[in-house]
Amino acid sequence: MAETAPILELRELRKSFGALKATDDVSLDVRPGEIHALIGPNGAGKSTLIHQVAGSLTPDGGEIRFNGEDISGLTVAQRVRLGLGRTFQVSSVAPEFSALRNVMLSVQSTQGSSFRFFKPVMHDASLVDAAMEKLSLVDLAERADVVAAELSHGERRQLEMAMALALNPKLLLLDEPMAGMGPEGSKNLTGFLDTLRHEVPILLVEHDMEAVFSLADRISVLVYGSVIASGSVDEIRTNRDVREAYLGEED
Ligand SMILES: Nc1ncnc2c1ncn2[C@@H]1O[C@H](COP(=O)(O)OP(=O)(O)OP(=O)(O)O)[C@@H](O)[C@H]1O
Repeated sequence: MAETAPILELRELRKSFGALKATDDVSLDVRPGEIHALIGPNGAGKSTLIHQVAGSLTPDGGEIRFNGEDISGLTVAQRVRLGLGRTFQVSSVAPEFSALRNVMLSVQSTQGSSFRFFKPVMHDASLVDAAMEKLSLVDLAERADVVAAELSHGERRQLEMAMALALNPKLLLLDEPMAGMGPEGSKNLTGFLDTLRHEVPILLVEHDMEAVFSLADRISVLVYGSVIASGSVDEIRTNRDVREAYLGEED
């Protein structure tokens, strides 16, 4: 059977900060239907890599291919329009608006027709429906009318996810989505991501190993900017280099 073409492919990506090689010849890919997790110790270069894929940081060399196209020279906005989605660590939520309105603004931004400005946003049934669908997906429909500033930390992360999904991404970059979620929130989000992968493949940076091991189809381990191992959960769990360099487990 022919291999499915990757949706995202990094080829020999490089980025240095002075003498520090934060991304050292990294090649990896994400295929349709999968969660590819990127793990590694603090300072290994995970966020630096995500920023280069998203377009907020320019690589020194190498290639970023998305859907078969080299996107290395595109801006963040151009990449978003092509379907590269992400949730931001710095929140893009407007705190004074309701959860529903925040998602509606995301939906609206995909439609790009100026005549909509003449129609009050909250009365546009198609926008409301589309936004409610995304809020339901992330299990936040019951909180639709709550002002974003009053949502809990976990709920705000769910809202950010709904806003990212409203842009109809073909791939999601998730940088530590479990951070600050608490056990219940992490469990819910894990369940959600587990089903989401079939619609949207995910490149996942996450420190929560329980979540990574239960979700990832493949894992790449980054240490000092280099991928030291890449494979299935079992392959990574039993890889001697990984255990020594990162997991620090007994035996
Ligand atoms: N703008 C920058 N200027 C200089 N050095 C930087 C910059 N951004 C990151 N670094 C350095 O690059 C290395 C990789 O950092 P990065 O934040 O990508 O690691 P990380 O794996 O995401 O870490 P963490 O798990 O703690 O979030 C670190 O040594 C960091 O100090």
